[in-house]
Amino acid sequence: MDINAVNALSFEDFLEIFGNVIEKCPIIPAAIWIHRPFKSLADLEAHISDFIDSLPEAGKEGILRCHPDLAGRELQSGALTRDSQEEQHAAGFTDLRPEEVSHMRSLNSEYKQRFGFPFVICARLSGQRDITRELQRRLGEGREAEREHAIGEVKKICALRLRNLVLSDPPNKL
Ligand SMILES: NC(=O)NC1=NC(=O)NC1=O
Repeated sequence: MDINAVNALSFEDFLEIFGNVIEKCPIIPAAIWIHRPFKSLADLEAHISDFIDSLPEAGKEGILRCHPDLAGRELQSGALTRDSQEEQHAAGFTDLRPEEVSHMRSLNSEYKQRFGFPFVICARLSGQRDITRELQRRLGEGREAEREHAIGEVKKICALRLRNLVLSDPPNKL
């Protein structure tokens, strides 16, 4: 699907396709739809990024809280969105040993206790070992810096989800 096809979508179809580019935050694509026609995929991405940057701290932390923990309850109970399931699988979180799951659980809750929002990272860009190390490193950051860093990771997740949606040809296209 090219950017012209994206621009031709009705609001409903746009939301149907792009509603989860930011995990469980359809308000964000819903809000930026008004800016079409988008010049390019990068332009669409920039409008999403600008909208997120315009939010107050509470809004940014709300976005972070909409993200499921890595190797968390949603993964164990099969309650992840398809996007998150694929991302967590790609990073190796779907086949951890029990002791690795409980290690991630305690790191995630330590992080959440310290910052008040969950640890978020673009899982597709690193493997599970690097991510665990990165979580431990980021535990030492300040809250402000950590919120901005986490929002940066949300934008990376969004960029990969957008590419996956826009650049992948529909399967039935020869
Ligand atoms: N807490 C998280 O970082 N969650 C996730 N990162 C991803 O890339 N996919 C997720 O579900």
